[in-house]
Amino acid sequence: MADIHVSQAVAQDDLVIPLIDFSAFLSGTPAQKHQTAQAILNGFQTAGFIYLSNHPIPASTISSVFANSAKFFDRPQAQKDALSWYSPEANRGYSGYGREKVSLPDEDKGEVEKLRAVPDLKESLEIGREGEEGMPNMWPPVDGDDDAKTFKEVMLGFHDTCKDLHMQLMRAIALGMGIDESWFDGFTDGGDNTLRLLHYPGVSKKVFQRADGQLQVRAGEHSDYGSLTLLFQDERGGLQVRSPKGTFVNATPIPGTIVINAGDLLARWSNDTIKSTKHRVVEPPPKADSSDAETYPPRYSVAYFCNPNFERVIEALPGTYEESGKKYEGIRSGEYLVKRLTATY
Ligand SMILES: O=C(O)CCC(=O)C(=O)O
Ligand SMILES: [Fe+2]
Repeated sequence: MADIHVSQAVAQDDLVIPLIDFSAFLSGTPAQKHQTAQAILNGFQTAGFIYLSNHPIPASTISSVFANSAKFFDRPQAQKDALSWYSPEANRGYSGYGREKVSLPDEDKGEVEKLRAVPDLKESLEIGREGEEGMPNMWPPVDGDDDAKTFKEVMLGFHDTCKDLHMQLMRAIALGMGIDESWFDGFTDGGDNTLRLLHYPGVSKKVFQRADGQLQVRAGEHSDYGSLTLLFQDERGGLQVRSPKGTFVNATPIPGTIVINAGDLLARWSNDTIKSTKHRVVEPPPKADSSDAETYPPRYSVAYFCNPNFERVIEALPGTYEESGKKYEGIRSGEYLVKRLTATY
């Protein structure tokens, strides 16, 4: 057997997140491609998360996205507030501190009120597919503002780049499932995806030691809604993934990798053979918090939320229901997402 490169990025409390070399899928032999596809699918079926190395997105592209994101969040608050997130249907625009509230699947509704008591310490900008009728992206005005022009160019370019990676990853999942490699192409070519820039501001360490005993977090426990999320994180740390034992395990940043997780709609689509695993962002782990400083430094991350084309109906994939039956009714992708977002904001 031709060997491929799979190691363990995280292994704790029965949570094993594989680190997978994607180059063997893109340019390996047919056997290597197949094994890589199986490793990717297996990661989503067991942990719900993978780390991807040797992916096709250049490091310089990612640096530029982070640099432009930081510049955006540096803008005066009034400028950002003028770009406010305006509807679940559009899911575009800026959310200030405390605006978005996480939403959990129906069975966990009782948890929501508890989580809402403590707002997240983050701000974000959501950027959708450009040119969607009646759903404009909320760009800082470009007239006479070169930074704003660059920002728009860089983010639109990145949107397309990530869309391509989503298509490749869904091809890997198809191949891993033993269905035609191009099976998902007609579900991923629309690019109905959302690029979310995230800024967790630097805060006093005291903020995390609440007198009322409530857990203060940077982003509350949640699962993502769509098919896959591509997560680019800086070196700060703080992302945690829930293990099968119910503990939260650090998903430590590994330079050059993308953390990819399956969302609720992909879990549903796979008749729950793929897992959408809960995760959250807390303060950086002790060793990374640079000494006895009074504050934790800011953290930046970039999440690209992928969705099946909004007009497509999502129902159990071939090979996932023949024995157990279909657990869910078909639902249109866009309808599912709007329902989830409506409960979130
Ligand atoms: O910032 C992160 O690392 C995670 C963000 C996240 O999970 C989300 O926005 O859904
Ligand atoms: Fe998330």
